[in-house]
Amino acid sequence: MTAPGPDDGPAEAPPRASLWQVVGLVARAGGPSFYGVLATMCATGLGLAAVLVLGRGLAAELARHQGRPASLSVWVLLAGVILLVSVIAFGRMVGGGLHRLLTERVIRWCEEQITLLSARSDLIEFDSPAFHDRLVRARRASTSALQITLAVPRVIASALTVAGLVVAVALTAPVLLPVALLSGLPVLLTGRALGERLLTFTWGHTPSDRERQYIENILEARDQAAEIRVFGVQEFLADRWRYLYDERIAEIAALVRGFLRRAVVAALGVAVSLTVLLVSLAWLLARGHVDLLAAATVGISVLVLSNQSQTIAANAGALREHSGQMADFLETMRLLETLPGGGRDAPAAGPLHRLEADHLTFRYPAADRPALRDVTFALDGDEMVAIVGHNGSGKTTLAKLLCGLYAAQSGEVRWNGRPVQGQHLGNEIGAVFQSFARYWFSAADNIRVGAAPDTDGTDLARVRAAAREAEADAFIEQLPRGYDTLLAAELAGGVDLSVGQWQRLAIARVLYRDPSLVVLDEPTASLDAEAEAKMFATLSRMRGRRAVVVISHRFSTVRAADRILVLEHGQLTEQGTHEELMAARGTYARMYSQQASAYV
Ligand SMILES: Nc1ncnc2c1ncn2[C@@H]1O[C@H](COP(=O)(O)OP(=O)(O)OP(=O)(O)O)[C@@H](O)[C@H]1O
Repeated sequence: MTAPGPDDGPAEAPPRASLWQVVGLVARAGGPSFYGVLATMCATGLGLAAVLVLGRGLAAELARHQGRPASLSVWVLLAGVILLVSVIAFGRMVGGGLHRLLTERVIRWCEEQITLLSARSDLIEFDSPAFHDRLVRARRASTSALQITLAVPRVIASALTVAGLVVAVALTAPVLLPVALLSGLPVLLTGRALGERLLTFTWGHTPSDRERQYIENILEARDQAAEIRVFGVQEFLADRWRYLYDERIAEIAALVRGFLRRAVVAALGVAVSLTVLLVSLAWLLARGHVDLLAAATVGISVLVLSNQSQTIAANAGALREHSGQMADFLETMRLLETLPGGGRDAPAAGPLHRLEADHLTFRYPAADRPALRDVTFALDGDEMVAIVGHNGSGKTTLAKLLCGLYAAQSGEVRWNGRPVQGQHLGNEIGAVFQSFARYWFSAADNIRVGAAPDTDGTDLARVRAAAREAEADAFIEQLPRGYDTLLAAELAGGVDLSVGQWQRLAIARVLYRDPSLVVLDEPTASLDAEAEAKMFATLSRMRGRRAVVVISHRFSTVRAADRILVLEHGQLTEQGTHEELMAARGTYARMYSQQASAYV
């Protein structure tokens, strides 16, 4: 059985999260800056309502003192209004700065969760479309968190302003209050419905967005740039990108069009409620239930109130959409908590004495047939085993299982008698796969990466020794800054290596680590004849000191092994020394003879 992964399949519908959960998450990520933003927003929201109340008092005082010198109370009220307006302006500026800080903190926090998820997930997850969809959705969540951090304080500030205005209206003409509050309702309902539909749309569109992102990535990648140009694939890719984006926009346009009718109805609702309000106010004024000043205050308050309720409504739509994204993100975080910290919590494995593959059967999640069937063999800690077989016979898959990177559906790999997957192999294992890593680090760091460097001052000497053994020292010395040269043409001051030179560097990385199991998948594929001969000598030196598993199509490398395993369609069909397998005249002998005859 495979271990349950972060994702067992695509979720059918976007999840839901309460606003409190989302706000709690933003508060946790933003720390003090969240509360600072909140405080400035509240202060400005309340300040606006206070300005209105003071303004009304000021107008009343001025009316009372018509033609006479202003009393002290007029000056105090005037000073109060000026002070409040200045404080609001100051609060807005401080709030802007704090908001920027909050944004950075929230994005950093979200990105950290995504980085940890990619770093800690099992290798098998990278074959799951649902896992990649989740990563894309999680990356969107930082934008959503941002939108929420914009919307929540706005809603709170508007709500506080509304509260202030409600008090002002309630004190002057309470009978108008229900209609004033209801005027925002149609827009609120419409805004939320739009948010809901946009959320469902974005959710369902993730695979298509991922394809678009893939095209962007390969068009920007240096590795593929030459081939894409030789084959003239640029326009084809650009067309596909345009198609995917235009399809997205067309779908959103259809969604918005379908929405216009509701928007018209909502706007009519606002117009009707405002008309009712203003007509009622005029009636109250005509009947003498309110004076002119009170009517003016209520009129202005009602208009501002309606405007603020619409702000709340519009933001509520955005909040619905983005809180859905954040709910998904909360789920991702829960998954993250279930993942072990890169296997480091497991007990450390000791040096390898015996590696056993016991009846291994393994099928990739998307495949209909197993890549390996009932494979059994054992390897001693000082043995060198070569794996051969046609393309697609399962060699790389077997190597990954031996490294504990995949769990077999049945059978298991045992390291010194215990399941390899329950142990932290650390420096006991080193591998070079066909798609080996080319880090944007210095040459020295490319060699020492992943292993703890020596702190006794001998580290660079060890790096050089590993490079010498892998035939990499000479070309590294010739780089512009030797071992300190940055190996990335995409970065300022960086240079690139040839594929064969990169491969030698990857081998040096393994030698620096000095593991007790070395796995080499096509280690000589990109080496020239001289380097291959030297590599052959290095492999011979390695045997006896550690276990070596080498996968190769080059029989000059293979025949040096203590034992050769032949894989055919995922099954182990032959094993023995070169001489034994040649004598058996089976698949190995045929493959060897075919390659040998090619050189005659
Ligand atoms: N991620 C994957 N999902 C589904 N099938 C896969 C995946 N990776 C490999 N396979 C299939 O598993 C089988 C074994 O692949 P594997 O890479 O182990 O072969 P190999 O012997 O190393 O081939 P080569 O000599 O070309 O490197 C192949 O049929 C391949 O198509």
